[in-house]
Amino acid sequence: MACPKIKLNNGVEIPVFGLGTWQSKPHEVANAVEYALKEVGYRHLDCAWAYGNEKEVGEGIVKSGVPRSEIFITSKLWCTHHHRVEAALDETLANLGTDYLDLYLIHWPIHLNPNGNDPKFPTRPDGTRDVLTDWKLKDTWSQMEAVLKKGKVKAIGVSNCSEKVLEEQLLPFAEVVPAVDQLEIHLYNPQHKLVEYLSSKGIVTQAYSPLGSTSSPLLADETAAELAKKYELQPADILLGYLVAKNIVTLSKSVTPARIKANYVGALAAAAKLTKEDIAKLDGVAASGKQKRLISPPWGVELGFDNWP
Ligand SMILES: NC(=O)C1=CN([C@@H]2O[C@H](COP(=O)(O)OP(=O)(O)OC[C@H]3O[C@@H](n4cnc5c(N)ncnc54)[C@H](OP(=O)(O)O)[C@@H]3O)[C@@H](O)[C@H]2O)C=CC1
Ligand SMILES: O=C[C@H](O)[C@@H](O)[C@@H](O)[C@H](O)C(=O)O
Repeated sequence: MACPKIKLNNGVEIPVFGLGTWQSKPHEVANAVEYALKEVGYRHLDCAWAYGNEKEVGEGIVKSGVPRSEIFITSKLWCTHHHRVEAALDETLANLGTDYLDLYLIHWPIHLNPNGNDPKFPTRPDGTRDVLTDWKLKDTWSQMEAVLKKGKVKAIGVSNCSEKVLEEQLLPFAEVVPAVDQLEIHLYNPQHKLVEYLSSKGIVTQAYSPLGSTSSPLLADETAAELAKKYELQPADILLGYLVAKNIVTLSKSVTPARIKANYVGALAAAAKLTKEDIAKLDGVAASGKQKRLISPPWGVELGFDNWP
C-alpha cells in the first residue's frame, strides 16, 4: 500500500508515515530498514547522527534494492555540531551512503560544547550539560540555509522548537522558513496550540514517540483500546492513525518485522476509519488528566514548552 504524502512549504513531498531509528541497535537496524523498504513499502526513514547507526541504516537501504530516489531520508544535526553544519552533514551523508538528504533538521535548539568532555553529551564538572549559552540559533540556521542552497539537502527544518524559540530566536532572522518542526506529539502530549501555530506559519508538524517511546506505554490506553475494538484494529493502529488522520507526519520505531509491518498497514487503515468524533475524543484524552511528556532531557535551559517538567 502506497503511503499518502504531504507537501512541504517548498513543494517537496514527504510520506506521512516513516520508520524511526532512535535506539535501534546497529546490528538490528539494517535488517529493519531492509524489511521496511522491501517487504512493507515504507519510503521514509527518520535518522540522526546522534543515533550512532546511520552506517547500518545505509546498509539496509542498499540491501533493500529500493532506489535512493524513491526514499525520503531525514537526518539531524547534533547539538555539539551547531558551529559546523556542513561538515556534520557530510559525515552523515557518508555514513548513510548518499549524496543528499531529503530533509535535514536541527535536532535540538541547543549548542553543546564541541570541545567538552564528551563528543555527544559533554557535561560540566557539576554534571549538568555543557550548553554554550551565548550561541545564537540564527547562526546555526544560516548554515542550514547554506547547505540547502548548495543542494546537499532538499529541505531544512527544526526539531524540539517551541513557539517561543521560533518567534524569538529563528523566524525573525530566517530567509527560509523551516519546512517542519519534529516534536514529541502523541495521545498524552498532543500540543494542540503549538500544532495550530505551526500550521499558521506553513510549518508541517512531525510527531515522534507516537507509541510513547521505550516500551510503548501508550498501548495500554483505554480510549485507544476501545476504538481498536470498535474497528477491529490494534491499539497501536489507533495511536498512529490518529496522528496520520490529522495530517501530522508520524514517525514510529520498531526493529521487529511483524510490528514494522503491522504499524504501517494499521496506521493507514486507522487513519481512513477514524471519524471526526473519534478524533475529537482522542484529542481530549490528555486534557482529561493524562497529559504526560515522556522525552525531556535535562538540558538545563528554558525551551519554552508547556508541560515541560
Ligand atoms: N527529534 C527528536 O528529538 C526525537 C526523534 N525521535 C524519532 O521518532 C521515532 C519514534 O519515536 P520513539 O521514541 O522511537 O518511540 P515509538 O513511540 O515509536 O516507540 C518505539 C517502541 O515501541 C515498540 N513498538 C513499536 N511498535 C510496536 C507495536 N506494534 N507493539 C508493541 N510495541 C511496539 C518498539 O519496540 P521494538 O523496536 O523492539 O519493536 C520500541 O520499544 C524515533 O525512533 C526517532 O526516529 C524520537 C525521539 C526524539
Ligand atoms: O532523538 C532522540 C532524542 O532527541 C534523544 O537523542 C535525546 O532525548 C537524548 O536522549 C538526550 O538525552 O538528549
